[in-house]
Amino acid sequence: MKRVSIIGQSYDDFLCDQLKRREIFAEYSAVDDMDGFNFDCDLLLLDLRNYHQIDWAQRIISRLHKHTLVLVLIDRKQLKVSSVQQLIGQYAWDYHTAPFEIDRLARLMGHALGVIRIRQQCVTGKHQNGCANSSLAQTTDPVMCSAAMQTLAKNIERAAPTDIPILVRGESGTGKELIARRIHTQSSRANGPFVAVNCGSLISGVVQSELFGHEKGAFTGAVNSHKGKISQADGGTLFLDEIGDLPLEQQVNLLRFLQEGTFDSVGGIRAQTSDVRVVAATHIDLESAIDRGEFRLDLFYRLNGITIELPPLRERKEDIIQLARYFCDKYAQEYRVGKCQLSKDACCAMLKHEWVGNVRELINRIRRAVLLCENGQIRTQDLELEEVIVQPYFAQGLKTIKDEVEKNALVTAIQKHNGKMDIVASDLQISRATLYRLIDKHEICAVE
Ligand SMILES: Nc1ncnc2c1ncn2[C@@H]1O[C@H](COP(=O)(O)OP(=O)(O)OP(=O)(O)O)[C@@H](O)[C@H]1O
Repeated sequence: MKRVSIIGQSYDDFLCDQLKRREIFAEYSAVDDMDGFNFDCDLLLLDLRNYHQIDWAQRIISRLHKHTLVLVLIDRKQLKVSSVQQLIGQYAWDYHTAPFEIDRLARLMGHALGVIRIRQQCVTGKHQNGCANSSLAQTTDPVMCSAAMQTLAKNIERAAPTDIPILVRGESGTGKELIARRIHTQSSRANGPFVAVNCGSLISGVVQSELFGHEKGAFTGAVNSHKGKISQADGGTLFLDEIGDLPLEQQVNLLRFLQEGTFDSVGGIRAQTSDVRVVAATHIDLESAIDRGEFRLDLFYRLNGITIELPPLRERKEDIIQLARYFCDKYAQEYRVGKCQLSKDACCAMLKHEWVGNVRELINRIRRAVLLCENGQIRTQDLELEEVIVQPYFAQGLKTIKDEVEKNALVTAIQKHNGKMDIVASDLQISRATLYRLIDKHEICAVE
């Protein structure tokens, strides 16, 4: 996401809103309140309309990064003013005269952003050459706040340095690939490649060639030899996602590779080897697939050195708010919309929601809400979630009701005071020792 700034007389709602609708997210600064202005922006729109003294504009431009593109927005009559002409002639990438047409301005800004993208690609292209594992550079550290995920993190820490095959299980969107990447980065193979294969999206007919490679001339269209994923992962980790979708005939070949360490490329005459650690993942019930004769039992045992079971998001409620905050900050920064906060109602609605699409669903709802919310406050409707209507507790015992109320009070107070335990304890009128005991009892993730 490119950083776009606007400097003008005072916050221009209409301009920012119209640009936002066209997916240009700009940060606005008023000329006489430049504290915190980011001089490192990619594109600066200088709104000079109605200004006669523009010395300040030159002072700002002189502090900008040398790659920042400057667009100037002016009144037509200003074009005749020599200081304005000088400013445009010396520093501006382009200018736009008012009364402005928002579509024309947005097109101009879009064009400028395109130029910036091309420039940046030229620069980063130089650095990326030779980076064997660039996909890992995008890896985020998983949020693992709940007790269940903390235990899981410990298990990963123990298993990662060994070469034992790991089977990661969990519903779709729970973060299986992220966990596989974490296993890789914590292993002794971290400097080797991490190669991910989605077995469900391999086109039938080329599965064998995709996994094991092929030789030149092996079939019509094989004009060059091709290294399969197993060879590409040599010295690193091979992540086999949706392993339950691997066709039966390829399961035999994979099993042979796992047992004997050798495989044949399509059209190859000599068995090949590759030093890989295999991490597989599935969201289906492999045991039922075995019963139906769709998955080989012997392959299941080979892949399942250790099982890591990722709980669905609805079963680790402590992670929900942490994840939501994490993605709120991430997208607010990426879209340059200023700070975004979750309202209490939104938090309650998130804690009640089922999250059938797990973290992936949460990301989608938060990303949309960050863009659509007003005044940086995300409400339940921005997340398109159901308002929580307090249900009568008819069917519950008194102990359950007490526990639930106690836990909610703790979570709310901890959130309200940003985890400052002395204030939380005093707000709830309990000692710190009692507070910590209750935090443990309810398995609340609270970082001071
Ligand atoms: N604990 C987490 N912390 C931060 N991001 C997460 C976490 N878990 C998942 N994500 C993010 O959620 C998205 C979905 O995760 P991922 O692709 O790893 O899920 P998956 O279980 O492999 O899904 P599928 O079964 O559909 O392939 C990704 O963008 C991932 O980065």
